[in-house]
Amino acid sequence: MALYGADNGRGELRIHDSIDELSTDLADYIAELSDASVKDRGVFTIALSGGSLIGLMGRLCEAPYKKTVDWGKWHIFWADERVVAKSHAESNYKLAKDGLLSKVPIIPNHIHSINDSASAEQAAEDYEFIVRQLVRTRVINVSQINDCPKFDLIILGMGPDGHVASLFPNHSALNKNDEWVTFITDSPKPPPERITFTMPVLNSASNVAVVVTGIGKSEAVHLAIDNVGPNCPLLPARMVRPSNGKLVWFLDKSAASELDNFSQFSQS
Ligand SMILES: O=C1O[C@H](COP(=O)(O)O)[C@@H](O)[C@H](O)[C@H]1O
Repeated sequence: MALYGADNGRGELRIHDSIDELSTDLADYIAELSDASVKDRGVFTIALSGGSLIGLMGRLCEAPYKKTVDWGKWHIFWADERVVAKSHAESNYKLAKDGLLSKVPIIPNHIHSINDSASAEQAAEDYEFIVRQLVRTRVINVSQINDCPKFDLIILGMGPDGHVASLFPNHSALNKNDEWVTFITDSPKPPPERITFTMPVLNSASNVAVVVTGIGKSEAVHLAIDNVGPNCPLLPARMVRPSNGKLVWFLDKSAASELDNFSQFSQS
C-alpha cells in the first residue's frame, strides 16, 4: 500500500495494489476506530452506504475481526437509502444485512434502518427523528460546531459521477444545510426515490472514509482530490471535508490512476 497524506487538505490517501489488500486495510481501519470509540464512549456509531462498498467490507466477517470486534457496542445507520422495501434487491439495508449484518453478532435494535413503508419525504422525517432521539440520549455524539450529529464513522462509496450517499452533482439536495436528513424523488441513478444525510452531517463526523475502486471512477477521483482549478465541476465527493474530523480515501490503483501524483504513488 502507498500511503499519502494529501497536502491540499483533501484527506489521507491509501492506495492499494489489489482489492484484497484494500479490504484488509479497510477492516483494520474500522476495527481500530471501533476499539477507540468503545474505549472512549462505550459505543461505536457507524453510518454505511450501499453499492460496491459492502462487498469491500466483507473481510470484517472473517477472522480475526469476527471475534475481536466488540459488535455488541455497534450502532448501525445508513448515510443513504433507496425508498424501496427492505427485501428489495435495490435496498441498501438488504445489501448490508446479507453481506455483513447477518454474519456478525450485532444487537438487532442497534440496527437503525429506514422506514420502508412511508413516502420518501416521510421516511426522511422519520429517520431524522430517530437520529435526534439518539443524539438526545447521547448514543450519537454531537458536533460542538453546528449541533449536527457526530458519527464515529461515516463510510461512503462514490459513483462515477462523483456522487456520495444520495447527494448528486447539481442537485438541490446538495445545498440543504438546515436538515440532517433529506429526500429526493428524481435520482439520476435508479431507483429515483431516496433519502440521504445532508452534507453538514457528512462533514460533522469524527471520521469519514471514502472507498472507491475501478478505472470507471478514476476521473471522478481526480476531480474530487486534485487541485483542478476554478472551472472544475463541483463534485459532491469534493465537498466532503470534515470540519473537525479525519477524512481517509481507500483507493485501488485503477481508481487512483488519474491522480496528478499517481506516478509517485506507484513507485513507492
Ligand atoms: O446509489 C448509490 O451509489 C453509491 C456508489 O455505489 P457503487 O456501487 O458505485 O459503489 C453508493 O455509495 C450509495 O450508497 C448508493 O445508494
